[in-house]
Amino acid sequence: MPDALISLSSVDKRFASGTVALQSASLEVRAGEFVSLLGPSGCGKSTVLRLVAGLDQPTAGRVDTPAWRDPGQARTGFVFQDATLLPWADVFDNVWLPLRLAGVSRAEAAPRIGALLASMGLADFAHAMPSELSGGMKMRVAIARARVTQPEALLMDEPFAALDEITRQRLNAELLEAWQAEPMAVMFVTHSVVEAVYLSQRVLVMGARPGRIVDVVEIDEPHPRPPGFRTSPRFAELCRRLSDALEAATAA
Ligand SMILES: Nc1ncnc2c1ncn2[C@@H]1O[C@H](COP(=O)(O)OP(=O)(O)OP(=O)(O)O)[C@@H](O)[C@H]1O
Repeated sequence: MPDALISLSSVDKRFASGTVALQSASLEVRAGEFVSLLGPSGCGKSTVLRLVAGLDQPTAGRVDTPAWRDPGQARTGFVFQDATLLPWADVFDNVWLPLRLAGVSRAEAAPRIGALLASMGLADFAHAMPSELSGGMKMRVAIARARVTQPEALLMDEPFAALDEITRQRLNAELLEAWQAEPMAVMFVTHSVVEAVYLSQRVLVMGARPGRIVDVVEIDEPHPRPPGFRTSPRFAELCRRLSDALEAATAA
């Protein structure tokens, strides 16, 4: 892939405990592409994201990502399953944090934060404290914080797994709107076949022991995806195809 933004080539990751989390894992993600990582528990999905984010080193192989190429720049945003907001800071200050760490003053950051909060339905909550927010609202704030630096790559590790189904579907749709408004590559870890099909352009299916990419399923439906997409026969067919790939990966 000549225009890959993110690439892992024959990457091994062995922890000090002796656990081999990844063996010969290779993948590429283009600029602006939406890719999900799907696989059984413990197959190394979070390890892949940590390597891409530059939070961990491979034992062997090559990792080439914005975080490795340009460690000083906030070119990568990260969202975890837990929103991990600062409990003593309001929504505005939580979203400001990455810019503040980059030396951007509150006044300089205000237009960007205001626009981001407005686009994510958070305009009236700028001065709310995290304890006053629902789980879905906290996750919106976490996503706004990850987007505030206009990252080239947004890494998301099961961000919606703890939310109720309706909130999860709403946040799926909002995430696609955000991705279309400000193009960035998204790597999205999920256990949900339905979520992976709804969101992605490609799904990388991982197998465990040792962790590696064993299949790639193209979700060749254009974005924006219409409201009826989730209930369409095409959606059901893609879910079936991805479920089969996941089953084969789990059995491998
Ligand atoms: N810091 C660490 N030290 C030792 N072993 C680790 C460490 N981090 C992860 N592992 C092990 O590496 C393997 C892959 O873990 P990882 O969290 O990447 O998998 P995962 O696919 O994200 O799992 P899940 O879907 O359950 O979140 C697992 O066996 C895990 O126990």
